[in-house]
Amino acid sequence: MNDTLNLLARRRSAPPPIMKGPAPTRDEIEHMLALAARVPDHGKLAPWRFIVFEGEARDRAGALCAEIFHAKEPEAGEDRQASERARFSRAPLVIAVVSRAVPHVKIPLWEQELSAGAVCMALTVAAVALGFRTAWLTEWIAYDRAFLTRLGLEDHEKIAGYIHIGRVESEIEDRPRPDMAALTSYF
Ligand SMILES: Cc1cc2nc3c(=O)[nH]c(=O)nc-3n(C[C@H](O)[C@H](O)[C@H](O)COP(=O)(O)O)c2cc1C
Repeated sequence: MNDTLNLLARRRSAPPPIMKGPAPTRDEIEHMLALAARVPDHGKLAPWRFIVFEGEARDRAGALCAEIFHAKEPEAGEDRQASERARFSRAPLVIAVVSRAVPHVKIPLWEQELSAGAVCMALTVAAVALGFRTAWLTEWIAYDRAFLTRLGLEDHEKIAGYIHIGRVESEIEDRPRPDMAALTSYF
């Protein structure tokens, strides 16, 4: 089977806690991002951007998670607080794909947002092709406006995904896949 078909047939997400380093190098990160940006994009608006969390930046982002989480849920226990602090350091690298779609005379918002989803998938495929495993996650940190503002997002910007990237040696069993016959019709 050719490499692309093989990758698509075998790709599985990996849980960030089992991801190990070494993290992608700067060259690998830039390579992945350049490939991720080669998605279909109606109107050539590039209605997305990236925020890279590598090295100690993951701890700073985690501290921010813990701070915002504590303000929302001051009663939460120390365990939960610690897991919020570790949220960005579970994987060796996290890349946020930010949708920066804005109303446009010709290009619907929906299409701009779909392009950001395509970026997440292209980034995932590029990372897997380079030998890494990934997890496309959102979680509360994708929707909490106070947190997003502290990350530097403008009010109209949204998180399409936090793509977690690392190395996993073990095979991960596949999950049940959709019943294609039930989902496909030929008009
Ligand atoms: C937009 C989006 C957000 C997601 N957010 C989460 C999440 O917050 N937590 C989670 O466990 N899985 C989340 N997932 C699902 C995983 O990325 C993954 O696709 C899923 O676990 C299925 O595994 P597979 O990628 O191996 O098919 C999300 C998927 C998408 C497309």
